[in-house]
Amino acid sequence: MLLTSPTVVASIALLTVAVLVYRTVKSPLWKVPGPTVSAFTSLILKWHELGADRTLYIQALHLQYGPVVRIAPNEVSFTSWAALKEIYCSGGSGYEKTEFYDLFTIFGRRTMFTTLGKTDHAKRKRILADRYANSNVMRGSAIAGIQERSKRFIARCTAGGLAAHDVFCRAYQVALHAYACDCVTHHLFHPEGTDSLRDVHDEEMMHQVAADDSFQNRLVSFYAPTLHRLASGILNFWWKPRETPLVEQYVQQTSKQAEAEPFTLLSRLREKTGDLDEVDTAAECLDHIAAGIDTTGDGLCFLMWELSQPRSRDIQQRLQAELRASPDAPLDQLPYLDAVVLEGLRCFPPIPMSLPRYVPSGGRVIDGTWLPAKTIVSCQAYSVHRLNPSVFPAAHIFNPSRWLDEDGDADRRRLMFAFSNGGRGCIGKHLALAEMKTLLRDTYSAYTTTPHASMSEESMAMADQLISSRPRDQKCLLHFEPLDSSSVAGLEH
Ligand code: HEM
Repeated sequence: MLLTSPTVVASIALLTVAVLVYRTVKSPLWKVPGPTVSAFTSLILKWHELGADRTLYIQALHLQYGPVVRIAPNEVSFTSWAALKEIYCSGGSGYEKTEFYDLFTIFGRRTMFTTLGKTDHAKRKRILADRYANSNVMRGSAIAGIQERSKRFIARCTAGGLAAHDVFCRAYQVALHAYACDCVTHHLFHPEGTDSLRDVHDEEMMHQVAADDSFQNRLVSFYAPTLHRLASGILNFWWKPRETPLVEQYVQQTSKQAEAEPFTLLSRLREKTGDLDEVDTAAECLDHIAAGIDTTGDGLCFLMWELSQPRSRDIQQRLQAELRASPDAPLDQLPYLDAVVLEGLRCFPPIPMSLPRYVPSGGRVIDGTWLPAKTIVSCQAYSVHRLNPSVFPAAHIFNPSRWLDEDGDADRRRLMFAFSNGGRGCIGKHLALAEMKTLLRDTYSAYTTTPHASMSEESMAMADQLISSRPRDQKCLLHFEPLDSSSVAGLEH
C-alpha cells in the first residue's frame, strides 16, 4: 500500500536521481570536457552509432570541446599524439581491447583481431606475422598474383569502352571489393584464391561479406542481448542479421583441403598445427578476408573518387606523369604514388572510427587527464588526421604534396592512424599498400578517370558501419578514358 503512494514513489525517484547526480559529479571524469548529457547517458552516442554517423558526431564534439572529449559516462575520445602513443603504443601494444571486439568473433572463436589480452595476442601474432612482412608480400608469386588481379580489374573496368564503370561494390558488377577479395584470398590460400572479378559465384560470395548490412542488428545484440534474443524476429525484419554462408563454407573447405604455396598464410598455419585447431585456422583466415575486403576496397574507392574530381585534375596528371616516366620502377621508388596513397588514407581512412581500449588497473594520465581503470578510451583516425593543424595544416584539403615535404615528415607519419599504431596495428598493412599501389599504377599509367554525371558528393558521403565506413549509396561510377593506345596495350589481358 505504502509503496504505491505517490509521495513515496516520487521520493524514491528523487532519491535515485540525487544519487545518480551525486555519483556523476563526484566521478573523476566529471571535469573532462564534453556535453553534459554525455556524463549521464550513452544514449546519444548509441543513437549516432545506429544512425551510421558516430564518427562525425565525435568529430563535431572534438571541434567544440578540444582534443579530449567525454563522449559517454565511461568513455573518452582523444586526438593528440600524446594520447595516441599512450593508448596504442605504451608497453608495445598499448591498452587491452574492450568487449566491443566480441562482436567480431568467428565460429565462436577469438582470432588475433578479437583477442582482448596482450599475452594471447602476442602468442597469435608470433605465428602469423612473418607472412605479412613486406619482404614476403613483395616477392615472387605473392606480388605477381596482385599484379595479375590488378590487370583483371582494369580489363573489367574498360571492357565497355568509355561507358562508366562502377568501381565500387554492387551485386554482379565489377568492384574494387572483388579485387581486394581476390588479392587477400590469393595471399591466404594460393592457388585456391577466389576469382570474384571473373567468376559470378565467387563474386556473390564476396558480395555477402562486403555488402553486409548487419551493423545495426549486431549493435543491438551487443548493447541489449536480452532484447535481441526476445525480439530478433522483429529486429531481423528491419535490420538484417549477419549472414555469410558462402564465404564460411569456402574458408572451411579451403583451409582443410588446399595445398597452399609457401608464401601463404595457410602454409604458415599448417606449420603450426599444434597451436591452432581446424576451427581456429578457419576463423583466423575468415577474419583476414573480412579485414582485407572493405578496408582496401573502400580506401581505393574514396581515393579514386577524389582523384577523379575536377579539383584534383593536377594531382591526377602529376601522378600519371610520374608513373609514365618510370614504368619499371619498383613500387617503393615512386614517391608521388606513395604520397597519393598516404593522403588518400589520411583523408578517407577506411576505419575512421574509435578503436576502444580499457585504461589499465591503477588508472592512467592520458594527455594530461587522469582517468580511472576501466574507463574506455580511444582515438579515431578521422579526427586524428584532421585536428592536428600543426602537423596537417589545411587538413580538409586533399593535398598529396604535403607528404613530400621533408620538414615534419616524422610527425606526419607517426600521426598516420589509418592502420592504427603499435603492436595491435594492422598486420595486413604491407599487403594493402601493395594492392593499392599496384592498382593505382596500372590505372593511372594508362587512363584518366572522371566521375559519371549521375554521381554526387552526397552519394559518396561517409556512412559508418560497425568499425569501417563506406560510401552512403554504395556505388561509385567512374569513366576510364585511355591516355593513348600504347599505354593501354600493356594492360590488356
Ligand atoms: C587499406 C587497408 C586497411 C586498413 C586501412 C586497415 C586498418 C586496420 C586497423 C585500423 C586495424 C586496427 C583495428 C583495431 O585496433 O580495432 C587493423 C587491424 C587488422 N588488420 Fe587491417 N587494414 C587494412 C587492410 C588489411 C588487410 C588487407 C588485411 C589482411 C590480411 C588486414 C588484417 C588485419 C588484421 C588481422 C588486424 C588485427 C591486428 C591485430 O589485432 O594485431 N587488414 N587494420
